[in-house]
Amino acid sequence: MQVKDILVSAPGKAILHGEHAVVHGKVALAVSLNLRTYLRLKATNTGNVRINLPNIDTFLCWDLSELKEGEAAKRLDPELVRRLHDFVGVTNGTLDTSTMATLSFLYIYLSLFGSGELPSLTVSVWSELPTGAGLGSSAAYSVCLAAALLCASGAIPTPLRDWDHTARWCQEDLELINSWAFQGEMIIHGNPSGVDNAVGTWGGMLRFLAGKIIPLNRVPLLRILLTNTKVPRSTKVLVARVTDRINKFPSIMTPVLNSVDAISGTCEKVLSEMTSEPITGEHYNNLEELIDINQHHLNVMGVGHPALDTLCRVTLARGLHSKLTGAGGGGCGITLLRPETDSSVVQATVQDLKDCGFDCWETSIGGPGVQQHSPLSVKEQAVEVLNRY
Ligand SMILES: Nc1ncnc2c1ncn2[C@@H]1O[C@H](COP(=O)(O)OP(=O)(O)OP(=O)(O)O)[C@@H](O)[C@H]1O
Ligand SMILES: C[C@@](O)(CCO)CC(=O)[O-]
Ligand SMILES: [Mg+2]
Repeated sequence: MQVKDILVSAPGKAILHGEHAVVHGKVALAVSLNLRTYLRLKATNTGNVRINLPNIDTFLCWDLSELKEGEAAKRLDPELVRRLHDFVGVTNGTLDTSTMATLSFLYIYLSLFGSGELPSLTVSVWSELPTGAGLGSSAAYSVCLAAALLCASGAIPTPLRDWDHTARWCQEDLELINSWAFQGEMIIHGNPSGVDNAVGTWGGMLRFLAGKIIPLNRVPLLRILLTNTKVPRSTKVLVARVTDRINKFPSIMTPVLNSVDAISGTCEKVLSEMTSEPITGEHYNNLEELIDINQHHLNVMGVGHPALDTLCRVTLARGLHSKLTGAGGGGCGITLLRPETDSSVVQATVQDLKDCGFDCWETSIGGPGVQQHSPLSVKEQAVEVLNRY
């Protein structure tokens, strides 16, 4: 079976409020970043399937005859997951970076093509996002896999016309991409809420509650500083840790989750006010207070880290407020910059954070969701890396 070549990308995300609580049915507010993951799928006639994942130093190839056929299942198929665990040699159930990425690729590939002839192809992925640092790298990866493999299987069309540089899919196709990306996330995260793959699919800012996605179109432009503490962590482990704590102390943790829910609601209200009335210092004071309160709650949930405490302390010394974003336990934090925050203050803060050994950069938010690209519309660095394979 011959498939069409395709180049796609999907954005990472920052969660403003609601990480972890969203796994337990509370609201999360999340926004896409202008940092993306790029995937190129190339048809081959070598009779094998190859994946090149340079960010995680994973380069694998299987002969088509080695791959057992799976069935296109609507829900995560535990039998296929179990067979894939055996196939890639998972023994004690713990998955390393490379195994998780491999399993989610094989799962989607075999589910989509398993009922027919398996196509010979090479998939190469490169990302601007730090891997496993809270910026939704797993979701951007899963969304790219889902979009490219769904196109290759013919389940959705390739939207790019000859004259386009980039193109997106219709709502129905995006929903299909999102649902397959969610299955990829289930392999990587264990018990994802689906907020990360929703942002990777639709982009922009959205409110997420129990699988329901509401795009927030009226939001002010926010300036955000992203800091990567570079402390490695696994979302799967952290999500399980919070769940254990909730099960152990339900009467203590339930009010915390309810409070986070109220923080998301209050933040949404402040953001909406900021688009309908003149923005005042009071709006920013409120946003900052919400950030501080939520960071305390996240510590109570058990997903803080001394490096994140350092981030909050160092930025507060410059009058700026920070919280972890994503699963925590290390990884990344966000710092809100006020419109009047002078660039000299931002520069001094960035330097302070770099002196702590962190990576730090001011980023814009609200990048588009998953899209198909012509090769000309992709950043030079991405083309350069993907062309190596
Ligand atoms: N560029 C990539 N290439 C291959 N695999 C990737 C890539 N980016 C992420 N992954 C997969 O996703 C895993 C990281 O997922 P994890 O959910 O722990 O972190 P995250 O998505 O960056 O953070 P968060 O879920 O808190 O936003 C990696 O171990 C790897 O399996
Ligand atoms: C920690 C978490 O809430 C966000 C990870 O970005 C997990 C999830 O929602 O799947
Ligand atoms: Mg993730």
